[in-house]
Amino acid sequence: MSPVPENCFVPTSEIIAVEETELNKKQRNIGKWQKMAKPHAFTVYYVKKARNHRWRCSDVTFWCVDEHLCNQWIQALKELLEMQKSRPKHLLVYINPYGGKRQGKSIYEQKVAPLFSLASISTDVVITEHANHAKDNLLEVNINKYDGVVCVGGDGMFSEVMHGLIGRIQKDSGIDQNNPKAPLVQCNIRIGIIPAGSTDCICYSTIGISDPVTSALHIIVGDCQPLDVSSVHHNNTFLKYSVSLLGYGFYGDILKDSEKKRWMGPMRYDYSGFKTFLSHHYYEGTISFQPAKHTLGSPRDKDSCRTGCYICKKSEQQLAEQHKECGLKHEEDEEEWKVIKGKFLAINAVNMSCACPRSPKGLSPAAHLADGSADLILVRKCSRFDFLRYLVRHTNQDDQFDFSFVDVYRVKSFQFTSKLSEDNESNITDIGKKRFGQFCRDHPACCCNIANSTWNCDGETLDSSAIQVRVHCQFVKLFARGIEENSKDEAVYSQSSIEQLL
Ligand SMILES: Nc1ncnc2c1ncn2[C@@H]1O[C@H](COP(=O)(O)OP(=O)(O)OP(=O)(O)O)[C@@H](O)[C@H]1O
Repeated sequence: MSPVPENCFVPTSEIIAVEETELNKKQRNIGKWQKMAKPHAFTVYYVKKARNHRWRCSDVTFWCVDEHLCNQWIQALKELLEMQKSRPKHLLVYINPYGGKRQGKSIYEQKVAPLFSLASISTDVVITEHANHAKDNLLEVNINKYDGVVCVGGDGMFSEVMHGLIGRIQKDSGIDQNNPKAPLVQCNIRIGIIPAGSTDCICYSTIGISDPVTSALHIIVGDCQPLDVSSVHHNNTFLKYSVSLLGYGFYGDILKDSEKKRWMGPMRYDYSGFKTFLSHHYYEGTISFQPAKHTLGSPRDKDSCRTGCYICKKSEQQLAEQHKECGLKHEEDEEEWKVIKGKFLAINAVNMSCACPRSPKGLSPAAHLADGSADLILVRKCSRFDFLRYLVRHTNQDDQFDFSFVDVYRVKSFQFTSKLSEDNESNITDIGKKRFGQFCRDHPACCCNIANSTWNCDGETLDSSAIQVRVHCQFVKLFARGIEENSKDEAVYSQSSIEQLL
């Protein structure tokens, strides 16, 4: 029998599978069972919760002399599992074989596929051959036959699959994604992320750990975590959807520089980060936003979004009521817009905390996964030393928003226009200024960059600096449950309670 701690129970929702156990001669000769003439046995595979949100598949075998009783137990437990209606039976899996350390295929084959097969989940697996393979495939595949789509890769691969799914659903519903005010149709088919990339921030922020086995088990038990999605437009052209970070200035410049150094591998982010920090560029522009009045939370809250989050539930209800009252008419336009002009080192809008192993609190520790808002963080012009202090606070317990040059707002939509585009629009043709040098000619020492920065949208660059962003509450669903509070303490399962089943 597998070693399991004392006094434990397993909720049926966390049983992975039940199987009749074939006993070999050696097994029959252990312990008290050796006296049994013909023992019968079955094995229960279940989720065992370890430290730091890590899940493992554990098992316990039950022995019994009565064959009929043993079969009755197997039957009863299988019926209980059948009643778990949220569990997927058939999945579509996309594997990026080149993501991260190029381990996607072996991670799936060695760690994930055996668990899916144990849980009787059938799969159609596509190994992608080029970028956008999964996205294009999702536009034509018979999506209705699947209970979920799984991507094996990093944040880029997740983004591709999400764009494919959302795009497919809008296409089927006749919605024009280029219209920034279009009432988009929610995506109810769940997405599972098996982390195998160089950045797995979305997996980490929705499960609490980047671990392929833990993610596979969340898929098997049929977890469901809704997630807000921001749509990004330039005038009447759809650019992208974002679920984690939309960053202009510092994070945009890092991404742009690191793209040129892909040959360096994941180290390129450190190199470009250091270089961008030293260059210390400011960007001038105007940001206007609509505060998220529907949500109870604030970015300065001490509590973080956790499994079954009350604020996310309440915000969703509040938004649903507002929509019911106003019908489909877009009352948002009439709501108050706040306008801020300035010089910014970084403009970051996050739909989730953006926690990762390097910054376990993330860019906005109190951001919610599904409250229909984004946290807009404005880092204004400051000294290099102050900016370094700000960055360091992402790695320790100090409040990163407690600086005079940092403002944070919870918003439901925002727009940004750089000074350069404003000047172009108002036909200011200071050709000399544009032609000579990137930097402000009037104040060469101020590091104010006349050129635009680039938007970093979940790790990909956007072509336009002037953008309009709208948050769509609980727009996609993941096979996840958010981060569990004290997951280890809640999960001290042990053997004797399992035995109480018998
Ligand atoms: N077969 C393929 N060949 C090349 N690119 C692919 C392939 N399959 C998927 N992609 C693209 O690779 C990009 C990065 O993938 P992924 O996120 O899995 O890896 P990553 O190592 O975390 O990414 P990055 O290199 O951007 O940090 C995705 O945007 C995806 O569109």
